[in-house]
Amino acid sequence: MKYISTRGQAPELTFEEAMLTGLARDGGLYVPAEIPTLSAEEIASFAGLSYEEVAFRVMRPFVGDCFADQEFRDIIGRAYAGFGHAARAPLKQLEPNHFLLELFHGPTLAFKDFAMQLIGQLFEVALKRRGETVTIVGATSGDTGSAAMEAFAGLEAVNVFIMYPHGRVSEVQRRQMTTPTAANVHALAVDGDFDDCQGRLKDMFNDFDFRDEVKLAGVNSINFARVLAQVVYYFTSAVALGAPHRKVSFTVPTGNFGDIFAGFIAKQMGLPIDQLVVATNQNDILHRCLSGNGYYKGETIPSISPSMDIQVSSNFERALFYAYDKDGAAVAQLMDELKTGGFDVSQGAMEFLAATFASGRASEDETLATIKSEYAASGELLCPHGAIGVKVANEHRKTEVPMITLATAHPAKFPAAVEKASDVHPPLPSRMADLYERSERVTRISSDLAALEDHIRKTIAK
Ligand SMILES: Cc1ncc(COP(=O)(O)O)c(C=O)c1O
Ligand SMILES: N[C@@H](CCOP(=O)(O)O)C(=O)O
Repeated sequence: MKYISTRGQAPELTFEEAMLTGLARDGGLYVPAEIPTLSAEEIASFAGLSYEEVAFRVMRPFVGDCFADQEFRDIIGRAYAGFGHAARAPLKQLEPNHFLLELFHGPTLAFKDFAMQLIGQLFEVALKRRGETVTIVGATSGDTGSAAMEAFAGLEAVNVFIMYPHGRVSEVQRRQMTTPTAANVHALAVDGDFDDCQGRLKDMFNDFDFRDEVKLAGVNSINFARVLAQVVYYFTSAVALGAPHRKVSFTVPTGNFGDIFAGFIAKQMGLPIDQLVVATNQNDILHRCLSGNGYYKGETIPSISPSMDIQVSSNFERALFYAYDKDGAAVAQLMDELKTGGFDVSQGAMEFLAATFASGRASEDETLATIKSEYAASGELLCPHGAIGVKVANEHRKTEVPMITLATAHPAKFPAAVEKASDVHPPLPSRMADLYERSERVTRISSDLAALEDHIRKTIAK
């Protein structure tokens, strides 16, 4: 299995090389040269298996011979052992044919744990075997950061720096990043928004001197291994509702397009998915684009769903790669145009996107109203991101096809918004009950590339 860049100008890599490389050296994102497929019989055989076994069978073809079967099984076993639910990703019924996929039972209470716990284990094994060390730099709008810190804390071969937008994450999210005590994880509060953080991260990858000097690695969804781990729960949930004998649909609260892109991969692999619905908050560039209005950046407006406050949606580049028939030069041209504001999508590519994804948005008031109404109707306390999913899912679902809405974070990560909507204060799990008493450690820093690189260099030299 080889991995190729969406911009067509970087070397082909193995799974392990792509995982440790992060951004391709032509600025693109790695994708598998061919997406492996599973037969209906293979998918049907997942019924009744553990989450870990399905994970092994879904991901195995992507990994090639980088990890031996037993080694890979052990890695998967360690990754999910710390989850707080035996099913790992349980389904809850909200209404007839509408289900919530709870993805917040991992150690940091968001769906990011599914991939981050796995790649923490994969990095550990791969780096040990190679005798290498790396510097991981990550950009977060709130959840990737704490998941990465949790997964890599204390790992000797790795230093982790997480850039988050100062003042634009929830207090729980901030404290999850500023209170870990492991000496190898570092929180950076950047003056700017998430797009600034992600932009600087890509700038660091494109600064080859810095990249090679610090041995830069990435654990954002830039890293295909992140997306791959998220493909698994599309299979487990769909099979639980009768796939492959029956089609299912998914609605996915979307920001950086990684989670919905994992759904796209699952569909390409053979999972019978009817609709893949993109749900955005008021930062709705993806909904505007999928409605045929081009991909044009606006100002990022802070919302009660801060993890989705994103305008430059990294993985949309991967979707465009397929929409443009894997034409790397065309994708590179679009990404150039994005630097100066945006681009129109060609008619052929738009037809592909419209046939593949549906979309919708939720305003702040609609998000709050959905938290309130869903709590009254089913007793399910949604986080604002999940509420956006439920609101948009209700606009798209068909009576004859089960709809699965992804609940991407635990409501306790966003207590202010949840309490405002429902009058219920969602408590943190007992293992995190003292989060507000722990002391914080964070560096406030500008979004200037040189300042960030200088800080990272000096910290790792200590
Ligand atoms: C809670 C939550 N929901 C939804 C999203 C959007 O996911 P993605 O960026 O993969 O589209 C994020 C951030 O990634 C998130 O943290
Ligand atoms: N919402 C994310 C943004 C980063 O997304 P990623 O999937 O590329 O890591 C966050 O919580 O940080």
